[in-house]
This record gives sequence, structure tokens and C-alpha cells, in this order.
Amino acid sequence: MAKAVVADEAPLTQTLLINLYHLLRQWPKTVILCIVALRFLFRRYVSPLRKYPGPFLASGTRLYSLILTARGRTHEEHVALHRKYGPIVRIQPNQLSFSSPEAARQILSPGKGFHKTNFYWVFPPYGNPDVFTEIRENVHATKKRFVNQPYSLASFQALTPWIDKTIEILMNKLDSQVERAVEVMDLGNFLHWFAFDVLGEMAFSSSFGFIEQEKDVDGAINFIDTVQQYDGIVGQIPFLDYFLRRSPFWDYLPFVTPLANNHVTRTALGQMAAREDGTAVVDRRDLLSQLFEAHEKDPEKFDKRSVFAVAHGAIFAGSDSTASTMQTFMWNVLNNKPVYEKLTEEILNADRNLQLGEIVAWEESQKCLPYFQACLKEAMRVGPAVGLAIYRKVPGLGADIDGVFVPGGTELAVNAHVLHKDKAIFGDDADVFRPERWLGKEGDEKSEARVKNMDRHMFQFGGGSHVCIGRNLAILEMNKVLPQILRRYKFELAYPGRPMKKHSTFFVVQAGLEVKMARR
Ligand code: HEM
Repeated sequence: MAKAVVADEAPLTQTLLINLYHLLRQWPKTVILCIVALRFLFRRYVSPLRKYPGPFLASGTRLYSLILTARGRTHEEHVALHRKYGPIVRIQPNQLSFSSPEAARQILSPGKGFHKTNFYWVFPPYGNPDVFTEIRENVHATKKRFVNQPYSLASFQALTPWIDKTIEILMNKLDSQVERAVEVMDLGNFLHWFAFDVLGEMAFSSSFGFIEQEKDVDGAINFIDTVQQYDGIVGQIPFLDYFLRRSPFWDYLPFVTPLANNHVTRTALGQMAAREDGTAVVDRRDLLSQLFEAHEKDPEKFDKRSVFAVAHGAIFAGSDSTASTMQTFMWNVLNNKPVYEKLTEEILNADRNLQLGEIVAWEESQKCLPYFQACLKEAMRVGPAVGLAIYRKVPGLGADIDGVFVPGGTELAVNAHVLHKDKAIFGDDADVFRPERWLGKEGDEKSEARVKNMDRHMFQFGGGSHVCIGRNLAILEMNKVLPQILRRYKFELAYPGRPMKKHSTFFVVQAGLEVKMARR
């Protein structure tokens, strides 16, 4: 029997704590269970969010979204949750997910005070955030001032010769697959390696050599995916990071590769050091040189650590994302024969009419390949590269979103996979890959307005002050390499109709884009 202690003169809280201590000693499991249950019920019912529907577990504990994310299928499961519970779903005790693209525009618009949540705080490098991981809006705005120019389309266009060089290396390797009569090849791997190698050239004037070696050198891509899995899952309950990766013991665990010890980070560190001691041979104004130039203009506001964080962060943010988008594009085009035929006809026609250079140029793709543009946009609509939601916090006084008042401090989640399935915006066949939806009839005001409206509600690159700053590069390289390979090779899916394997804890990492291929 627990000994109840009532100290006459002790204040009430002290008495309660003493009694609790004795109860804990007597029935530890029962008491802990009661505390957990009480906390769960408190969070579920004593919250202004209690009126919103959602899974029972999600309303009382963040473990629900942690487990959901760990399952790696948020790109589907968030859609299913909205289909079950409606346009606003309580997905964590203090988090609402919105499905309406109009709400997402509001949440992501700049200047409205919706800031990034602590979810982003979990992403490395620690203590030295880049533009993606920086959650202090004012610091983010300052950093962005320095990186806007290096990230501009003009800056990337000036580096086009190195995208072309990487395309040539890719084509040599694909040619050799054809010459060796490889029956089924994994095109998805080559596209993945391509995205990484382009970023190496753009950021550090140094290809990572994935295509050349036809493999994931040093397991770097796999490593980045593992880091990303950790970020997405632990990001659901950010304070856990203190006990895991931020703990001093983490790097000593046998299954852990320290963050700095991977091929990509080593290349970045090596280039940083070589630039500083003047031993680097740099034949172009790559991202790192431009960031150094920005640093020299204002070394205090944009220090060397920021130079490193931004250049290194570009590889993490821009590789899996671009690779996933290209894989989605190829799979959907190849899986829809009429689309494939119409698209290749457009490209081959442009080729016959001498409208394309030796390697497709950005301007040529923009001017001569409207159906390609429609296919690319449709691929980004049906398969956005970020499979998890992106998160923002409601400013202090609260806000009206989509006709409801949401209290300050509430976290909001918007997932592009959910938003892009909105039938009111994208049509009743929003679930289907149909590039024609993007081809408005010229001169038909209604159809042009419909296309414009769809465009305003695309979120594959996020939105507002945190809209993807690397989208210029991604769009540029995809506009070159995708038409180029479709022009040079005939492709067919080795297993028609078989979907790619997808896993998303942040980006949707895909495998299984296996094709049969021949030279045209
Ligand atoms: C098709 C390819 C890409 C997709 C779909 C994509 C998607 C996104 C999305 C959705 C965000 C917003 C995330 C959020 O608000 O939580 C974002 C931000 C960002 N992306 Fe991309 N991205 C792509 C390519 C790239 C590339 C190639 C780079 C670098 C060269 C890059 C660098 C960044 C950075 C630095 C941010 C943070 C921007 C900020 O918060 O101000 N991305 N991206």
C-alpha cells in the first residue's frame, strides 16, 4: 500500500509531488501509463484543434506522424487521409494538414508571417544552417540576398557547357549499353547519377564521377538517402534529435557513418580548402566561386561557413529532387504509348527541321517543344519530388485560412501530392497523367485562364519566400537532357505498367525504371 504523505504545512504542489513520488515507487508502470494516457487525453480534448477530424492517435501524440513517415509512403498516405477526413486533417496534436491549393497559397505567401517549423532544424549541418535549413526568417532573408544571384537562371545558363559535357558522358555510357546489347538497363540509375554529377560541376567544378564509374561511388547516394530518412522521421518530433544525432555518442555507434565522412561532403570540403589556399584550378564561375565573391563583398553578414553550407546544401537539396522528377517524367511518358509517340514525334520533327542544336538548348526546348513542356509539367503535377508535407507555423495572433480561424502557434502541413489532386483546379481526371490538360487552346480565353489557374496552384517547388531557389537549374538541365535522350534513343519499359518502387521520408526516392533501349 502506498504511504500517502500529507505534510500539514507543505504547499499543495509539494504534497502532490511527494505523493506522486511514493505512488511511482509503488506502481511505476501503472503510474507512467496513467500519466501518458492523461497527457494524451489532455492534448486531444483540451486543444482548440479538437474540432478537426483525423486519426485518433494523431490527435494525442506525435508518434502517429513519426510512424507514418517511417513507413515511407506519405506521398500516398497523406492523400488517403484527406480522402477519408476531408480538407483539413489534424495530423499531429498541434498540426493541421490542408488539402486546398488556395489554402496552400495563403500559407506559403511571403510576408504573411508563416515561418518554417522546427522540422527543418533537424537537417544538418548543425549550427550552420543553409537557406533550406535556416528557420529564423530574418537570417534566412539575409542569406538569400547573397545567394539569389549565384542561383539565378543567368548564372546557371553561363555554366551550360558543363551540363552539355555531362550529357555527352551520359550518352557515351548509354551508347555502350546499346553496343553491348544490354537487354534491360536501369535508366533510373543513370538519371540519378546525372543529377548528382551536374550538381558537382555546377557547385564545385568537379563531377562526382557517378556516371563515369556507373555506380554510387562510395555509397554516397545511399548515404544521403539514409540521412534524409533520419531527417524526415525525427523531424516529426524534433527534440528527439538531442538524444540521437546531436548526442556526443552518436558518431561512435557501429552502424553510423559520421556526416562529414561521405564522398559528396569530402568533395565539398576539399574544394573549399583548395579555393582558400589558392591550389584549386577553377575554369568557370561555379556556385562556390560566386558564393566566395558574395562573401568578399560582406564577410560579416555572409561568412565562410555560410559559403560552405549553401554550396554543400545545394547537393543535398538538388540531387534526389531532380532525379526523382526525371524518373517520374520518363516512367509516365513511357507508360503512356500515345504520349510517348506524340512527344517523340514533336522532338524528331524539330530535329528534322534543324531547330535543335547538337545538344538540345534551353531556348530550343522552350520555343520548339510545347508538348514536352506539357509532359514535364504534368510529371511534376502527378509526382512532385517532395513526398512529405512542407511545414509552417501560424503567426502569434492566429490567421484565417480557407475560411477557418487557426490559432497562433499551430503548425500547418501542405503536401504537394495532396494539393495537385484537387479536382476543382486540375479537373475531374486529376489522378491521371494527361499532359494535354496544359495545352490551352490559343485564343480561347477560357481555356488559357484555366491553364494559368492550374499553374498558380502548382507546388512542386514549394512557394513564397522559401520557394525552391534551385528550380532554375533543375528546369534548365531537365529541358536539355530529357529531350536529348528521347531524340537519340528509342525506349520502352521493360515491365510495362509496373510502377516504380517509391520511398519517401522527404524526397520520393524511386527505383525500378528499367527499360529496353535502342539507338534511333
Ligand atoms: C525538380 C527538382 C527540385 C524540386 C522538385 C525541388 C523542390 C523544392 C521544394 C518543394 C522546396 C521547398 C521546401 C520547403 O519549403 O520546405 C525547395 C527548396 C529549396 N531547394 Fe529545391 N527542388 C528541386 C531542385 C533543387 C536544386 C537543383 C537545388 C540546388 C541547386 C535546390 C535547392 C533548394 C534550396 C536551397 C531550397 C531552400 C529554399 C529556401 O528555403 O529559401 N532545389 N525545393
